Amino acid sequence: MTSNGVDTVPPSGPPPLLTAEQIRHLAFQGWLAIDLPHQLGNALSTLSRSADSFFEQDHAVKRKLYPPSRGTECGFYQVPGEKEYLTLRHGIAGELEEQARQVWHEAALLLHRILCDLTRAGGYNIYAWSHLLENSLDLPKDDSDGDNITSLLRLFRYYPTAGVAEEHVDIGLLTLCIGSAKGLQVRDRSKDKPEWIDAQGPIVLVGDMARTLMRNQVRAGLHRVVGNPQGRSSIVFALRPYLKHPTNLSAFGGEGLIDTKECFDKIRGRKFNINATKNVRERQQKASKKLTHSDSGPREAVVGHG
Ligand SMILES: O=C(O)CCC(=O)C(=O)O
Ligand SMILES: [Fe+2]
Repeated sequence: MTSNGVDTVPPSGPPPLLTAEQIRHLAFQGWLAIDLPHQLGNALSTLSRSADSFFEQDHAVKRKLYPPSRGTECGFYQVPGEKEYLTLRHGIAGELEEQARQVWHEAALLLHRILCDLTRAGGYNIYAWSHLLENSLDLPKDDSDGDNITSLLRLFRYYPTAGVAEEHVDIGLLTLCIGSAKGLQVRDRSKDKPEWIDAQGPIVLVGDMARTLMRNQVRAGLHRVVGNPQGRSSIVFALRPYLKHPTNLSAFGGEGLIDTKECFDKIRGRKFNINATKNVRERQQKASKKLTHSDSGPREAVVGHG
């Protein structure tokens, strides 16, 4: 306290969440099964009921309500024979948005705490993330800052048996995946020979941007979705970087100032879009042998294929 009574102690930031063992697991595997806080669990149950009603509607209605934009990055999108999904990146109107807003807020709180756990464990400042999370911890009201805000909430319907996602790592900071049934698999690296195992309950995945910023002190979580005879629903919240401000790598133990957007564009440009239609995925794969798998691809390559 100063003499005029004003508290000069900086706010303490999100409180620690994970145990040391959980942090080690997340850093080594790139994924972690996690118990959800009650409020988030409740918000997810409500949203998944509304998602059921949304997906029951005709495709034309769904597309009209949520016209696809930004390639596969916003709105309703169908991959014929495999899956359909609704990506929310902003919005105020409607029941679905209100429920999405609650899930977004609670999920972002959770993932922010986990990001801070990672930097704390590495001996870095928890505020290293602040500029990367600006305007991203709540569902944006509109798309006016949409070139900088890259986080998203996605509701998936995988069709019985054929609904899949090829193996990939996500491009952002951290992703939370909650599925209604088996299908999501993660790469278990604890054995001599890595193997695919079924995700048990909600999973947090490290994305390629977090891995890059943390200079490979955490691994990005390799995962895939395999077909399930009953089909599968999932809700995915991807906390991705806010692109407007440069990032000082010294906050993560590195050196120099980088253009956050350039860095993220490089990451997303290297990958092909696992949620695009089959022919687009194949074309993107062929276009460069160097492409690795991602949950988002070069924007131009997917425009016009929805
Ligand atoms: O549906 C899921 O649980 C995961 C989907 C996924 O990995 C993705 O879209 O990046
Ligand atoms: Fe993914």
